[in-house]
Amino acid sequence: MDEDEVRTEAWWGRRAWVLLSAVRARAPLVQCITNLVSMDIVANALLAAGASPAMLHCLREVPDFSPRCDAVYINVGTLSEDWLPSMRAAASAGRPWVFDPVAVAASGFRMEVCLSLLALRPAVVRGNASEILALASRSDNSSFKGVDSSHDSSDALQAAKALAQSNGAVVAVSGAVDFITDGVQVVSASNGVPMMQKITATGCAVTALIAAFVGADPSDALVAAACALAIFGLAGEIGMESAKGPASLRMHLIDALYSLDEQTVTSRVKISLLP
Ligand SMILES: Nc1ncnc2c1ncn2[C@@H]1O[C@H](COP(=O)(O)OP(=O)(O)O)[C@@H](O)[C@H]1O
Ligand SMILES: Cc1ncsc1CCOP(=O)(O)O
Ligand SMILES: [Mg+2]
Repeated sequence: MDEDEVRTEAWWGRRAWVLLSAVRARAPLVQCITNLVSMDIVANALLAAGASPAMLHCLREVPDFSPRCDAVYINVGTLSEDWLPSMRAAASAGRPWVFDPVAVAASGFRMEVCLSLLALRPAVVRGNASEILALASRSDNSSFKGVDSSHDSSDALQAAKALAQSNGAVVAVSGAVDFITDGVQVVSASNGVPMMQKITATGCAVTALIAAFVGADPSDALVAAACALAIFGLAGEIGMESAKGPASLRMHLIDALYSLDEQTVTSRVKISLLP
């Protein structure tokens, strides 16, 4: 086996740095049709990482704009019937796209919408554990909460694998440990701090970062998703060194994302391929 094929933690650290550098060098254009709560942190996280965000959601603009993007990001957090045609059109524009099924179990309608978007073949689906469990089981029952998870990421690992197998997408479950799978391989990313759950839309922001990584290098969505999750978690760890609470963590996380250097990334990214 080629030395490069042995996916040690050091290999992942180098890949994470190469992909972050590709985002900085190429500034991938990411169309974000995302929820109203998340727009600010999504755009700022993408800019800090080196990508170029554009929050365009008018249906009339999709035919001109979406095909020009390096990646499309679709997030149903503040779902409205008005935006659905734009979501469907942007997802069908022929660009790699990444899906965040926020609160998929909140209603039968939201579940139906998410399943119909899933049929449009996202490259990556990223959700918290409750969202991935619900999506995989197609269940909108009331044991699921709203946008926050009531499960650990490990609870959703088998569901993530099943979803990836049935859908052909890479599926990422976030949490204390993030799991990323293509249905066969499973990778874990263990960066991050618990306080990230106390900032609204960090999940939305990391899904957008996955879209930026896929846009910069669409060749391997599993690697792109794992590296984006680890990089975002690492920015959270560094941000936490200066933060006093959620509001200052939000600021310091974005600053850390902007300032990450090679030594820090290669030595602190914690990704491994599970046996
Ligand atoms: N307990 C935790 N420890 C460390 N990082 C966490 C923890 N919970 C969530 N994260 C990180 O916070 C970000 C948002 O994940 P999560 O809270 O699961 O998504 P969502 O906001 O969609 O519910 C991810 O980068 C994830 O890795
Ligand atoms: C609070 C809220 N309500 C609708 S969307 C949203 C943001 C959800 O963000 P995240 O999924 O990253 O927690
Ligand atoms: Mg979420």
